[in-house]
Amino acid sequence: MNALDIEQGQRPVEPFLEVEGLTKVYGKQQALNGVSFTVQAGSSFGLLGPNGAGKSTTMKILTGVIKANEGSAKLFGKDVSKDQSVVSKYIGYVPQEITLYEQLSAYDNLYFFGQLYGLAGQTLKIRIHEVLEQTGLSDRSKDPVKTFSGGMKRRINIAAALLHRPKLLILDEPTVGIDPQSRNHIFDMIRSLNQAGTTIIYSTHYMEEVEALCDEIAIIDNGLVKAQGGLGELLERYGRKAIYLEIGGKVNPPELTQVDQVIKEGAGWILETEHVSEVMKSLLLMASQRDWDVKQLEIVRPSLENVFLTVTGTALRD
Ligand SMILES: Nc1ncnc2c1ncn2[C@@H]1O[C@H](COP(=O)(O)OP(=O)(O)OP(=O)(O)O)[C@@H](O)[C@H]1O
Repeated sequence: MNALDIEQGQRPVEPFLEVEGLTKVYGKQQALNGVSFTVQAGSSFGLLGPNGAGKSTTMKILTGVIKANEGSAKLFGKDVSKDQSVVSKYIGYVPQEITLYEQLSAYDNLYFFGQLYGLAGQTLKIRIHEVLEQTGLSDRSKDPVKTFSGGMKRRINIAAALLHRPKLLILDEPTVGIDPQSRNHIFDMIRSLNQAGTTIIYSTHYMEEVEALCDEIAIIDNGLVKAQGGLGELLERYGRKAIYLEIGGKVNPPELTQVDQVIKEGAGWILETEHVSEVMKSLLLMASQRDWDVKQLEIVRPSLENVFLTVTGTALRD
């Protein structure tokens, strides 16, 4: 707390979840190299990274499934590896692999998982009814899970993680391999849970998912968080500022001192610059003076894709 806070009687905002320097080695494989990030209460936090970046390992550590070699994860200031009750009380975890009893009905699966969370009797029955409503599967509650599509199984999986009303819901790539209808349903569910106050951590390798769902994004690669911020902040800080120019005929790319780099792309060039409007003016002038046959001249909008490229040095491909 600084002097100003004390003077004004304000309390500093404590992070809801604070992850500091997590490392994890599996045999000879270094999966995490010092993962750090913070999550504020009520946010919808996206962990974006390619396959093998360390997302699942991070989530397993947060939920106490495995232990880190070094570092800590603190929820409400309590270390999750030392206080398992914090995890079981406040966290709902939807792992990457769907874990359900195929022969049992959706209702019976939820009954089983509810008991694991310490719920029983009428309270459990009411909660099962509520989470089935939330996931849109009330009418299938008596059917065995083996008759469900992948997307429906995933929804039951999420329902199970919601039974004890967690304050933090952690979802590990929940839309991989599911149908668009279930995907939209899951998105709507996550949005309404978040609006009702549940903090979300959502891992994915799909950029459009974090763009659609998350107000805070951490980019993870090679077991390290390379950048964290809101989408606007990341675009501003790391997004490529550039102009795309395509000229008909055999013309060399224009040389302008304010252009940092010229990259061939398609039939034209990407001109990277911090001075977009000045460079645009110069290009328009050159176009008329040199009588260019301009096919395309436009500002390149910064995207999460080029943020990823700037931050990690590689493209994030599906
Ligand atoms: N049980 C394990 N034994 C050995 N290596 C593992 C194990 N689990 C993960 N790894 C390795 O650790 C690294 C990080 O894996 P992790 O599953 O955390 O990444 P991820 O970002 O979740 O990717 P994915 O989407 O493919 O699951 C990878 O190189 C992976 O092969």
